[in-house]
Amino acid sequence: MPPDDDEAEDQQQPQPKGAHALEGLVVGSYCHDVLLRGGRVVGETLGGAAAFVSNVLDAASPPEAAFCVVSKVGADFAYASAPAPARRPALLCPARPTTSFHARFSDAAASAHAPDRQLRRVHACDPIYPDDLPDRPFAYGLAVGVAGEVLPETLERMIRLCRAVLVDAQALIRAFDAEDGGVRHVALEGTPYARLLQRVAFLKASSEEAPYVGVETARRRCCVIVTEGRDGCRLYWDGGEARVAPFPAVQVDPTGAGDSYLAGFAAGLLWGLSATDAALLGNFFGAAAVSQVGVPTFHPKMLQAVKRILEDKAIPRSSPCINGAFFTFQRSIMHDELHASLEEAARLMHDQPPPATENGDGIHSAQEPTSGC
Ligand SMILES: Nc1ncnc2c1ncn2[C@@H]1O[C@H](COP(=O)(O)OP(=O)(O)OP(=O)(O)O)[C@@H](O)[C@H]1O
Ligand SMILES: O[C@H]1[C@H](O)[C@@H](O)[C@H](O)[C@@H](O)[C@H]1O
Repeated sequence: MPPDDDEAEDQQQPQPKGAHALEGLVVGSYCHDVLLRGGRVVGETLGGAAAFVSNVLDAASPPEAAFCVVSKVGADFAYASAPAPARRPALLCPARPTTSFHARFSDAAASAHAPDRQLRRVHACDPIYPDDLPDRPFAYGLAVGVAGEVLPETLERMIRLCRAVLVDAQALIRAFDAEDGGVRHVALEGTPYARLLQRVAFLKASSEEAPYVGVETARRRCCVIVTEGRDGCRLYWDGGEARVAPFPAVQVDPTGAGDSYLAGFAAGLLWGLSATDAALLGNFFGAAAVSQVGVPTFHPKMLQAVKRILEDKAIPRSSPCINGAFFTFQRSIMHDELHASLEEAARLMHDQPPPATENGDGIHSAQEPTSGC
């Protein structure tokens, strides 16, 4: 198919050079997450895919890979003075409250693919408009909205600015009940985002979202990743697919698993891994996310071990690999070895207990809202 005018323009875009040749653009708002069980509040945490994503990119990107976050919050934002990731300043919308979700957990033992929580959007901050994005080229972009804030025209602008865009399906297919904010999904094909898919590099969906994405149609336009909770994930591209094994985890809070997965995956690409190998890093950080409440804290020894593994295993990054033209999808010959080394590193996570307080509900309060609200 010949490129349309927009695509031709994209292909002529100047390549970022110098220290920030691997700079990324993360678009999606921070939010307040309230966790409920049996009608009782059992945790209040910083949320929003952008928060989980920046946490993992900070931890796992190659040293030369910087990124910036475009996020919106209201004057009530409770984590403005929290340490990373929210220290990356959000755009303040004084007239609107911070986006906020109530997540109601059921007591029933969740199967790997059953919805583990009922989500309700309680407040929505302003959308992120195309003009809110910095006007410069980026090596890659992550569209990680939670409440419909990444507008179609904003995604389109990301595609123009970034050499490769990775999208979380939750940014595209969520709809919100007008009465109670209940979150449901709509078919991607019926949304204005569908026509942009062929200019997206990777689209990630959870197994709950996958039927709304339409994997068989979408994989002809971009690589589709379906995350399967404790079973790991599968990648589908035009002409092939792969299953990628998970890492063991004791799940205390599933929130942010998909976000942490996507950032781990992007970091893997930045280190020069193939998509199927990078998915191991996605699974690794997804597993790390579910073992803590809210945005997880990683043990420094674990991170050192992960970086050593990546320095050792990843191919030299003389030219940025995160570039639509140069993705390789297949697993490499060192895939199993990489999994074994990361599994070893994951054990270091438990060298000392994470900074969380057990509250008897299987959900731990790792982060209290800080002052500054
Ligand atoms: N219980 C678990 N044990 C090990 N790994 C897990 C577990 N849950 C999630 N993961 C990892 O995290 C990835 C993403 O999880 P999942 O498929 O549940 O995403 P999600 O439903 O989008 O999460 P969320 O919406 O809560 O952010 C999985 O592919 C897997 O690698
Ligand atoms: O903080 C969480 C997280 O970002 C999840 O990925 C998203 O599904 C929820 O809506 C949000 O509250």
